[in-house]
Amino acid sequence: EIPEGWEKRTSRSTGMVYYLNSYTKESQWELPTKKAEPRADQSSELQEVQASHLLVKHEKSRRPSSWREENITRTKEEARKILEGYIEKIENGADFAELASKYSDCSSYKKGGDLGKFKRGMMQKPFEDAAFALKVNEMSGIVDSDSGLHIILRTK
Ligand SMILES: N=C(N)NCCC[C@H](NC(=O)[C@@H]1CCC/C1=C/[C@H](COP(=O)(O)O)NC=O)C(N)=O
Repeated sequence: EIPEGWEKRTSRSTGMVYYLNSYTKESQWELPTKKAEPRADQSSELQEVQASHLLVKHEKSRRPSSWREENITRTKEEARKILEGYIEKIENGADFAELASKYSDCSSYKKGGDLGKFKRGMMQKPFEDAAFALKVNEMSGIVDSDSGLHIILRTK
């Protein structure tokens, strides 16, 4: 029995089952042990957040090009592996802004990934939902938008 708020998914590339937190859009391999909670922040009272992101684009990105690479051809699964590597580095103490400034496929790399303050309705929905579900200084899991795969750090 899957706890409330989680969706059981099958990875298109590996066929492995994983679980998606329907609030934060984070995914995990292991069966969740407790129900997913919407965060208090997710209520309407949180009007605006500030966040940084590290974007890794792939061949199916809406604009498969960036300052780093004219023509991005990596697959979505390769992009996922790359991001998992950055998550590991950050969990081991690497600086989010420094990695974003080196590796993010978004023009916000110039500002360590900072996107400034934004309200609901400005960013693509999956990105917005994940950002508004984070606490300040909390980092998301891998978030999938039409731009590519992201990790998000909420800063305000
Ligand atoms: N307000 C700020 N700072 N800029 C406007 C953002 C517009 C917004 N952008 C996004 O949703 C993507 C995903 C999250 C960040 C973001 C950045 C994209 C990613 O790169 P691209 O797919 O465009 O090549 N680059 C810029 O827009 C949108 N509604 O399309």
